[in-house]
Amino acid sequence: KVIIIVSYIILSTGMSVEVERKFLCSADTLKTLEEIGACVGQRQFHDQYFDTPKFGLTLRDMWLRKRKGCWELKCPTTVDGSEETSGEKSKAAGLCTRYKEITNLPEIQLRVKEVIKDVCEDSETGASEEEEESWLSKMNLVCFAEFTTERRSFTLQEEGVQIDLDQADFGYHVGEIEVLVPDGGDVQSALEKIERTAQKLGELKRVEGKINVYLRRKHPEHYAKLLSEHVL
Ligand SMILES: Cc1ncc(C[n+]2csc(CCOP(=O)(O)OP(=O)(O)OP(=O)(O)O)c2C)c(N)n1
Repeated sequence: KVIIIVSYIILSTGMSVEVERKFLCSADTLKTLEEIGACVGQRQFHDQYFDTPKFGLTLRDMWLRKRKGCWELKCPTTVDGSEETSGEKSKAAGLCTRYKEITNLPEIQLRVKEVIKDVCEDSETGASEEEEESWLSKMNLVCFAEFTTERRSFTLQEEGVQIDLDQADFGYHVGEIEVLVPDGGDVQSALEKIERTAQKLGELKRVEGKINVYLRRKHPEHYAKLLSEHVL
C-alpha cells in the first residue's frame, strides 16, 4: 500500500503535456507576429541530450535533456494509455506534436531505468547534487548532442499561447507555437488555440525541430534509423 501511495505521489509531480507546432518563420510571419503579439523575452540556453551508446532512449522516442542545470524527459503521451480522442484526429492535430514533459529528477530516473534496465548497473540512483552525474554513468548515458539556442518569445494573450523563435548555433532557425497542458488537462483546446494562432500568423510552412536537424547533420546513421523506425 505504501509503495502504491509513494509511486502515486512521484508520478503526479513535475508532469505536463507539451503540445506544439513547428514552423518556418519567414520575414512576413515575423512582421505579423510583431504586430499582433507581445514580445515577452529573449534568452540563451545550452541543451545537452543524453542516451545510451546504442540509443536505447531515442529509438523509443524518449528525449532526455539538460537545460540550464535542469533535467527534462519528453516521452510519448501514449505510454500511459492516454490515447488521443477521436475529436483530436483533425488536420490541426496532425500538424502538432504532443509529448509528456517530466521535470522531476527522481521520476525521470525511474522512467529511464524502466526503459534501459538491461544496461543499468544494479545500484540505487542518487538525486543529490554530488551524485547527479553518477546516475548518468550508472545508467550508461552519454551526451550525444549539444548546442546553444538564442530564443525570442512572444505571446498572443487572447489565446494563451507562447510563440518561440529559435536560432541555434549550428545555423538553423525555427519557430514554434506551444501550449503546456497540465497533467489531465484539455489537449483538444490546446490544439484549437494553436490552430487559431497559426491562422493569424498566415501561411505557415512546416519544418523540422532543432535536434532533428542536428542529428541529420551530425549523426546521419542514427537519424536514418529514427526515420525507418518511424520515431521522426
Ligand atoms: C515532427 C517531430 N518532431 C519531433 C519529434 C520527436 N521529439 C519529440 S520531443 C523531442 C526533443 C526536442 O523537443 P522540442 O520540443 O523540439 O525541443 P525545443 O525545440 O528545444 O523546444 P522546447 O522544448 O524548448 O519547447 C523530439 C525530437 C517527432 N516525433 N516529430
